[in-house]
Amino acid sequence: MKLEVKDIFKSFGETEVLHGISFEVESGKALGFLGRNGAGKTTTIRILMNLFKANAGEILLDGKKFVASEHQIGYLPEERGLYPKKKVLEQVIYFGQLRGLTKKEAKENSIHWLKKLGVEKYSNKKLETLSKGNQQKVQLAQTFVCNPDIVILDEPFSGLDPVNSQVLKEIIREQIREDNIVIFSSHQMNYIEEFCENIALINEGELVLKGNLKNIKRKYGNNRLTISLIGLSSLELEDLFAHKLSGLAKVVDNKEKYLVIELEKDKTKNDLLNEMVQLGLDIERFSTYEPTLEDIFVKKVGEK
Ligand SMILES: Nc1ncnc2c1ncn2[C@@H]1O[C@H](COP(=O)(O)OP(=O)(O)OP(=O)(O)O)[C@@H](O)[C@H]1O
Repeated sequence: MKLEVKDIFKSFGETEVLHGISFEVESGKALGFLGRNGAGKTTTIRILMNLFKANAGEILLDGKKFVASEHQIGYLPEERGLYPKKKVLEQVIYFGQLRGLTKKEAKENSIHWLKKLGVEKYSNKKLETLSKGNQQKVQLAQTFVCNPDIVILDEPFSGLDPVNSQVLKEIIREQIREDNIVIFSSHQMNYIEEFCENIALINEGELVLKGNLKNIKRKYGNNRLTISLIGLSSLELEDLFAHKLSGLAKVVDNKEKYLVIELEKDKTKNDLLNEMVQLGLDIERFSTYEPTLEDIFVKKVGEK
């Protein structure tokens, strides 16, 4: 399956908040949907879920108009929507039935997911009596109870301790392996790096970067190296690049333990290495630079 979000515009009153957002998600390849606070992620997801109407643009599934109500979508919203006073099992069953399951199916699935998430012992407790992390797990059970083929997760790890995070990681991997469409929105870049083959980054309602994460990293790492020397601090090394090595490369980041440098246009790694050897420098580290997603995020949308 391939879900295509095409040229979506959305205004609230006079204010346009989405100015033509486009991206694609293929089943089995999770999409990391990123952006700063207020960028427009939730609004886009709500349009996808048909909770908001777009002013223009379309959403297609395998080339045909996507109708949210015709699909089982597992949505974990940013603002959690459970009933504090209702019993845990009761409400997961209720959500299953809302998604079109029979009472029997809803009950079976609810028990299955509550067990899988390790909260079945709270089945007959009121939700409000559970800890924050356990409430989050009940919300996750509600997300998966309908056996979704489209899964949209907004900050799914929020409130989970490291052990529970592992449980959820395995569930997300399973969803991807089962060839579901998975959209994953988070400000925690390490999770995006772990699960998502592709990313879409939006800023102030516009798409600023999309594509295969590995390719994007390669492109951003192009012509960049990480370097450190034995017996020289990173500041002293910076000084070296400002003077003796200035025609070969420039410093783009000082990470304290090492520098990230960018080769000048007509220079190669070997040119720089030769020169450093000629200068008798004691090289500790000299390797190609792979930026983190966080580096790329900050570079693209950090300062405007
Ligand atoms: N119902 C609404 N009425 C008016 N403006 C809205 C409404 N919902 C969202 N907005 C505005 O649309 C813009 C995008 O908000 P949105 O919630 O989509 O951002 P986001 O990327 O999900 O942010 P965050 O990471 O903080 O959750 C913001 O300027 C927000 O104030």
